[in-house]
Amino acid sequence: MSLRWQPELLDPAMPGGWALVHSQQQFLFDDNGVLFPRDWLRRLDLGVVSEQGLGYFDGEPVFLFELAQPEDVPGARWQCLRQFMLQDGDRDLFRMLGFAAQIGTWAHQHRFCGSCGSPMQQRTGERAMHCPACGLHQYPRLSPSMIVLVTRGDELLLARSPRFAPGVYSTLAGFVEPGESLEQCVEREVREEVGVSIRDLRYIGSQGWPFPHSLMLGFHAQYDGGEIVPQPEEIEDARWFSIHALPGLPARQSIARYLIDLYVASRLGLEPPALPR
Ligand SMILES: NC(=O)C1=CN([C@@H]2O[C@H](COP(=O)(O)OP(=O)(O)OC[C@H]3O[C@@H](n4cnc5c(N)ncnc54)[C@H](O)[C@@H]3O)[C@@H](O)[C@H]2O)C=CC1
Ligand SMILES: [Mg+2]
Ligand SMILES: [Zn+2]
Repeated sequence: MSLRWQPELLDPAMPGGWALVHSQQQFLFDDNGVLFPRDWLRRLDLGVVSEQGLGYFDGEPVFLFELAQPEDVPGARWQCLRQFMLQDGDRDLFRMLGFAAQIGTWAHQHRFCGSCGSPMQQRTGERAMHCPACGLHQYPRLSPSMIVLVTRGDELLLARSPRFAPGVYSTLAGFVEPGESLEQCVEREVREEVGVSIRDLRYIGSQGWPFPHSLMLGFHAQYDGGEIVPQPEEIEDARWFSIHALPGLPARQSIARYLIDLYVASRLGLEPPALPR
């Protein structure tokens, strides 16, 4: 793995450094990019709800200014995290922004104790919020989610959600529920979303996914039985596609795409793709 981006718990009391400005899954940027001199940003008097020390980019300390809402800054604009991902450029930059978005959103949403309502404080020495009144600790939130490619020989079961870009089909995904194993989650989600049963579930790999705080656990599975019945509202359409006639597919940086490309490569005897990180 590359070393350009290294997350680390930095003390915001440390002087200088660079800062990202984040609000509602968007980052401020200008012609020089997303990193601004932190002391310069301080003088703008933005509505900062949390400041976090994030880590090192190219060896330079990086902090985060989390704003209550996107504000106008002369000479700068706001862009969605998803747009930065789709630009297909710098993976390390996207990993840093994905991390920053998750930490910023979490800090913003845990300013008050969910148990007693008192203002929370940032802990020193670990990335956590702490309630001085009742002692509650809150750590950054992660939601395990499974993602699975269901196959039948040279055919892939792909589906589209009404949220997808026109013509794009993808693998099935869903959040793990309390008390369930990953295997049970995969079987349940496949049954709920397309109504078929699966067998020979095989774990392939994982990917942190900052939309909004998922840890994707990726599988391949073989079709076992049943007719496709798309889940109303969630699944607009689902069908079998031949590996020789695939529809529009998800972004290259997604594990969804990797699960598809990996299977197609194995059927065609091609070099396997690399898992996006
Ligand atoms: N990296 C990748 O290749 C892909 C990642 N994903 C991610 O997988 C995750 C799950 O996929 P979906 O099909 O949307 O899930 P899903 O099939 O479980 O349905 C989403 C719905 O589940 C409910 N839900 C249950 N638990 C939730 C939780 N912990 N957080 C938020 N909503 C929860 C909400 O009502 C939400 O609208 C999402 O975060 C999505 O961004 C999905 C597809 C591809
Ligand atoms: Mg789903
Ligand atoms: Zn409390």
